[in-house]
Amino acid sequence: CYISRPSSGPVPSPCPDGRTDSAYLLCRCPADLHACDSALSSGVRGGIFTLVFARINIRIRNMLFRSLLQQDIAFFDANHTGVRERESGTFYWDSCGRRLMRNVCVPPLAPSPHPPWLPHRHRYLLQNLAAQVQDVLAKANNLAEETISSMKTVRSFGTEETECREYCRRMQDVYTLNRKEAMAFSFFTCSGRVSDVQICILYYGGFLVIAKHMTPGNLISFIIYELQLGDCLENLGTVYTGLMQGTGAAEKIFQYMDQESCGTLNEGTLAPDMLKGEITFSNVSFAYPTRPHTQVLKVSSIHSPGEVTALVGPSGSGKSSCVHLMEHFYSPQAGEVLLDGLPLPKYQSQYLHSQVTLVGQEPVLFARPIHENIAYGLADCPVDMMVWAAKTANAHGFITELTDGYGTETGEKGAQLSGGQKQRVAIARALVRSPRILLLDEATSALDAESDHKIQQALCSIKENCTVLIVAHRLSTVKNADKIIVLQDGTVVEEGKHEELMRREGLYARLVHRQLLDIKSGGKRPLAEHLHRIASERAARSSGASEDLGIGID
Ligand SMILES: Nc1ncnc2c1ncn2[C@@H]1O[C@H](COP(=O)(O)OP(=O)(O)OP(=O)(O)O)[C@@H](O)[C@H]1O
Repeated sequence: CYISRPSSGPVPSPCPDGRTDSAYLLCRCPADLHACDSALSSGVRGGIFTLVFARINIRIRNMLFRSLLQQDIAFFDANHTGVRERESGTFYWDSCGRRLMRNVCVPPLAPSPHPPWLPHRHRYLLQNLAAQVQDVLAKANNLAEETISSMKTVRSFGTEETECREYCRRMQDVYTLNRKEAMAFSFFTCSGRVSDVQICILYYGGFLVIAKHMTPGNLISFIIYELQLGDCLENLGTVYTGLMQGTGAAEKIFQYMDQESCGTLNEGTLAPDMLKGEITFSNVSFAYPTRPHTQVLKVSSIHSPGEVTALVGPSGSGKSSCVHLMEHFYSPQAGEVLLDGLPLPKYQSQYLHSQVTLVGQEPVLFARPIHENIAYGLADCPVDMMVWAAKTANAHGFITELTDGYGTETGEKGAQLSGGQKQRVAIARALVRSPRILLLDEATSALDAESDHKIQQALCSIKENCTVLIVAHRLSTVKNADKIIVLQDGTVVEEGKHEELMRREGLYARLVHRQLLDIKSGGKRPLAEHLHRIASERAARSSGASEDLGIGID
């Protein structure tokens, strides 16, 4: 517009050379036409950009979430949950993308004002800084999430202040990096300004005006044009900086999206109508991916032929690890886990998990009504089926006593239910799917003896159609199992029925005797021993001060 406008005098009318381009039209009615065009185009542009970037944003988030859900369980062992913070990298793309699109539309008339080495160095620096910020932020976020979701533990240990200090420390780390980012940003933006170019234009333009090679009007028009162009270039600099920040943040996102699962997501195709429910461990050797050098299981054969099998053993002996392998959360380094004689990876993933259902040590309920928790993941679950599952899990009674019955909200992670109630809802959730194999990993540990007994009886009634594998410490839970497998340090040391194992007087018999002894002493024996030890230590330290203070073992 400025260039095509005559340098002085009124705008000729009509257009002398018959042009009707927008530049000339703008010269004719600069105020209203320009405003009209500008408002219209920026409105359309804003609308289109909003739509385009909302779509990109949603697409990236969907892809990221999908790829996260397809990762192996080992991935979640190794990575913190600060992913959401990292995900925010998409916002950089959003805002920078808009500005980039807006500013690249100016004609590239001026040479780049940046020294050639600068963009590369900056790109590296900014990407690096942004990636560091995302990592540190993720750590801070992780701490906040962990603390808030474990508020009872934090309160009971009185560690609120410690946690706050730790969070502040992590946020301080974020701030330190932010400061570096801000300095890099300022430096880059400042170095991108075109002040040197403006001085040259003024100097050379002035020279041309004095020499009458150019009119003052033309020079001013050119300077105004150049200012506008400079603005756009400056914006491009800002966009470039933002893009580099976004690239650093997006690196993690694309890394997650590109990450292939290590094979625990089944690509098999088997989905037979009938399963016998036989699980076999054949020469399995297993270490967790996060601790590849610590062998957790070395099992030459575990055979669970159906009915009820119990896995027992001291803490850390590998019982839950067996369950994890049966659910195909992890793959063994050597050997195979077979279902009905075929390796687990040969089965279709959805099929496998609909047939093999797990109730874990600390079952997690979702912040939804009870009926949605029971029917979790089932598109169409008949009410009578849900009630049957709840009755079998001995949950129907307490659910119907709640004011809203099956519609009662359970709160975040089931916080509005007791530990035992949560476990019973979780068992109902597993039963409602009519699994062929039910894995109960300490699934009734929070229940009183009577509730546990009722569930055991109910499980006996369904064992015709379902293989049940129980991991438990409580004698009453395992004693009636058709087969008991005893693990120690990741290997099977005994196998058989309760009476058989008791006669053998091995590890199982020792565990049972110890438990019976504890029951006789009402669970007080270990506590009394512990208190006695503490009192003796104190007495030794303060040479009789405990007597003065009246501290006694009783
Ligand atoms: N996700 C994991 N990553 C690394 N090591 C693990 C993981 N889970 C368990 N382990 C280790 O594997 C070993 C066996 O653990 P596992 O949970 O199978 O024992 P367990 O017999 O079920 O114990 P408990 O009776 O206390 O539940 C332990 O030494 C434990 O530290």
